[in-house]
Amino acid sequence: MKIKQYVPSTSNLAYSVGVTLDRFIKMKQDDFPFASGELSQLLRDIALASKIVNRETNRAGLSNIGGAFGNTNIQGEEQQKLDVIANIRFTRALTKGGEVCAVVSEEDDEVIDLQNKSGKYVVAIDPLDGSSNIDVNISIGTIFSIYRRVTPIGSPIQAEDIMQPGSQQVAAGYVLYGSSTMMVYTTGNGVNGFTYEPSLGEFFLSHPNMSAPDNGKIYSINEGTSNLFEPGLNKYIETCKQREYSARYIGSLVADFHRNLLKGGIYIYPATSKAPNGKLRLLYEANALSFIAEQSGGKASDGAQRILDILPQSLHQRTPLYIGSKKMVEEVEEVLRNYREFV
Ligand SMILES: O=P(O)(O)OC[C@H]1O[C@](O)(COP(=O)(O)O)[C@@H](O)[C@@H]1O
Ligand SMILES: [Mg+2]
Ligand SMILES: [Mg+2]
Repeated sequence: MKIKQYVPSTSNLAYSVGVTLDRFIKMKQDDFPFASGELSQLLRDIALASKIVNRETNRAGLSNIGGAFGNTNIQGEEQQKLDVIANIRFTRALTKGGEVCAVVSEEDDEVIDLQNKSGKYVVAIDPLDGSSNIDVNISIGTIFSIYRRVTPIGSPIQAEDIMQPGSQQVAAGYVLYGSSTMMVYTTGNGVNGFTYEPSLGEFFLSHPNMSAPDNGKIYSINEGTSNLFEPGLNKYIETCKQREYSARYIGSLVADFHRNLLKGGIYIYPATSKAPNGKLRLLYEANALSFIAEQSGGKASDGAQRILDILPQSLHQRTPLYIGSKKMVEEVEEVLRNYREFV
């Protein structure tokens, strides 16, 4: 019997499909010989739920799951049917593996205790971000943060397990249901992006070691309420216009953030005189993206302080958000500081 050693083919008739998300997670876990594999499983659970939500999203126009659900959530916002569906899908996925003890969701008024005695992780999630864009077929997303609980495993969940500053996240990520579907995540050791291959049903590593440009020429803000902005912010926007930067605003935080992460830019959802804490939620929107921003070399601030240093006071707490390329966030912080000093 003749035996031939395997040599990987370089033929362009059959390109290698690359590294799957599952394999990548496993490779990263192997860097930590004492890792239990629970965080890896949790990330896989989230990826699986996102594939289901992706399927629902793709056929939303056909399956009568578009439009309003007929309810408002704790923030007084009208829930869309897909908000509710995505919330069920993700929460269900998080109960399955037994790694998660509690979930904070945009769509639930209270913390959900999953009754998993051995669960050591807490997840905060925006199951569907940008949901007002569903019915008009524009990119939407999912945002998640993962924390390790601080009280002993098996004991009742306490406020300190939930109200942790973003700097305590052990992992965070987002899924973008866009022209292609992507999952981007960090475990505190850089940021990697995976693109979904629908015919194979797998995410493949497509954006290894993502790095945010230090500076950029895109500013993303809903300027419709600029008469309610503080003077310093209007001054900064004026500067962007004088420099002929591009204004880009999708109205889905995940999509706006993702574009700026790749191309360089700043996303701003500011405080206004009517909404002094802005609109976006600290626990399940700002923290995850701020962790990713910092891990990719960018910056995230509420206009004066680092988002990840904010100690949450309530579950659905809002925060102003200035996030993206480091130099742009630093510049707007300085302009705001200078103007605030004179008020
Ligand atoms: O319409 P506005 O006020 O510009 O707000 C847009 C922002 O609101 C959000 O849609 C809020 O997210 P949800 O859809 O999860 O409530 C962000 O995605 C987006 O950046
Ligand atoms: Mg959102
Ligand atoms: Mg949402």
